[in-house]
Amino acid sequence: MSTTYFEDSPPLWVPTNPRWTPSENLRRLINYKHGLNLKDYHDLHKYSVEDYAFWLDLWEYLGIISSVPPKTITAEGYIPEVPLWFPEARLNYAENMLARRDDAICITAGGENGVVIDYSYRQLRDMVRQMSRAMRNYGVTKGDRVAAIVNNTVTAVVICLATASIGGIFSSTATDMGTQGVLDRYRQIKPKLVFAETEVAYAGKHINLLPKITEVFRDLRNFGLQQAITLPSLISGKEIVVPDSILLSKFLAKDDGRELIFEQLPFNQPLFILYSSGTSGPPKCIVHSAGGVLLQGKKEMRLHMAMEADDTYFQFTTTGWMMWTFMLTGLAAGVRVVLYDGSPFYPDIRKYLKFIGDQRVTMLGTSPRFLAEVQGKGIKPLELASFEALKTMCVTGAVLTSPMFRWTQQAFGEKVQLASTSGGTDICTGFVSGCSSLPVYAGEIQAKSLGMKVEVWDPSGNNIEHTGTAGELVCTRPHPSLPVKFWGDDSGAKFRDAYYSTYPGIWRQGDFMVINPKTKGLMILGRSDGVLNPSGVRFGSGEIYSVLEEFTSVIEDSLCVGQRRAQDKDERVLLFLKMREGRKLDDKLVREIKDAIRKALSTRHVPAFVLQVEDIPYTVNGKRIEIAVKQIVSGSNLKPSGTVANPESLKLYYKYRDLGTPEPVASVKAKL
Ligand SMILES: CC(=O)CC(=O)O
Repeated sequence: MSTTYFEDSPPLWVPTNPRWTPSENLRRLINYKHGLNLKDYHDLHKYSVEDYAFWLDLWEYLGIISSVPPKTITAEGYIPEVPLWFPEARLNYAENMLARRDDAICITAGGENGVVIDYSYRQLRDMVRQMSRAMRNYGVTKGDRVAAIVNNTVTAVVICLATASIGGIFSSTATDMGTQGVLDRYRQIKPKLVFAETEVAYAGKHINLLPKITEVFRDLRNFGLQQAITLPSLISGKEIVVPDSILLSKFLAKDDGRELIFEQLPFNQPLFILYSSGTSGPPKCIVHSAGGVLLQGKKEMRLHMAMEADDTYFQFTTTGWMMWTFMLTGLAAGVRVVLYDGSPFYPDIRKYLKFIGDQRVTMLGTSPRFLAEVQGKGIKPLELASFEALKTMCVTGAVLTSPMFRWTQQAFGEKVQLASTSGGTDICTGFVSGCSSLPVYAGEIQAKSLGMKVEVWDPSGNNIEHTGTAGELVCTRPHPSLPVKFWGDDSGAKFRDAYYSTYPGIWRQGDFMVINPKTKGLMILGRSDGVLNPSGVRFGSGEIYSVLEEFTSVIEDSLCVGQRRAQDKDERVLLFLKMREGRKLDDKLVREIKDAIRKALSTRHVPAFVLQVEDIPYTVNGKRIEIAVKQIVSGSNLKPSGTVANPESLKLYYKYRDLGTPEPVASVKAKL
């Protein structure tokens, strides 16, 4: 059965000057340099994935700062799938972030408490210098891990860049991560230093972190921790003494006043450790290289999001999501980065939107979940602020469905380019992204990112991208931000198993995707492990969520999973709905939802059961947890990991293992 994923409708947005965009400039430069005749973005992309020389072109175009320039592009790596990039080059990530030394504002720090503070490049550099000197005097050297349990503040940025200046490896978790979640991560990477907040505010509540961090510090002493450092309260500004640790002021007193030194390191020098969001079992510790994060991040900023030195980038993220590390690289592009500490919903989502407008943000990084919340509350952003500076919205974290594209376009203004993006923690960048010289079509991500050889494969490993059929997102060629390795997996066995086992030697991302043969736009339809497969019809949960957007005034959230129990011959689809306050799911609404799905998709997409639940499980990074629920309703028992933001919610799903046979719905039967 074939499904039509694409609307044959005019673009939502077209570039005003498609020939004078950064990617067009790069295309012309490459034509000139190599005597080529690349005609458009698609030709440029083809070149970028066929010739590794592209990465050298990009290095030059982006003005990457290095003490030893690159010569050879790749050499043999520790496993065949992961080459060593630019082996001769020497550089420092932090030096690239702090290239500007003037009084221009590079960071604006705001938050739910309403306090806004600007920091110039000069100030930031001095803060990093002081922190870096103190770290060195506490014995931090190349390769040491520095971990943090911190909010999204300038202090977090300073700790990160100071670590990078020395060649240390930085890893952070948000302060809402539970003790076990923090320990599951930091016991594995054995940090030499740990920085932690002591008191924070979220959604107006004061949160005392002392019990958690005391336990974490005590435990990590058995895993190589040499010094724990506590940060002043983010509520009162007061320093709080915690056993077995020192205050930040005491730590910084070790600054000897000497200059900031940027260690000159190989491109592949580990910079960040991020964590897989597995919802059971210990997280995988994904090590990313300084050069890979820098080159890919700056590419996204400058070429895909078309940001320039006068731009302002606001990304809503905690320090535990890869988007935080991605956002930091904005500094290398010379943009002003706006940090936000706290809940967007407190004291009021309107105030938050107004803050973004008032800051004259030019690139807003947000998620479909946030947009759905704004829509569901009936808020009209343009009535709160003009958003006249806003040029681009980078939307990621989940599928941005077609109705949501339309709503967002109308809600933030027709001149805004909606750059839906997908990639993730595993590559610390995007596989598919925005492009300021191509139109935006509702529901479609504009283009494959430069240098990323993305294809759609069927289960037998055939490339089906030109057929308009959905399949696995694969990346058939290495790129510089492949993880260096998983921490503690020196043979690479776990690493290969995670990405290269389905199609030997080929990276499988785990996303279910389709490409529009006409526009070349891309649609992610959900996680491929969560693909729904009733009666052999494969489709993504995103298709169902897209239909539910008609119902946002009554439905707050939803989760769609397949159920396949030992006793079942076939898989069936369960749709769970969390209703808005005061609303109840009744038979009439169930019928309306099923009808809407049948009409928009097909009879075979209609869920066997539509059920009301109290809560939908999410990861700490705001992603719906489908796989764990699928396993629970299919009969497995799960012990949630620290990655689940609301672990209690998983318990709500055990009772659905015993669902009987669904009522036959007359119209469903008739159409089958
Ligand atoms: C770029 C991304 O893909 C971010 C995410 O969803 O984790």
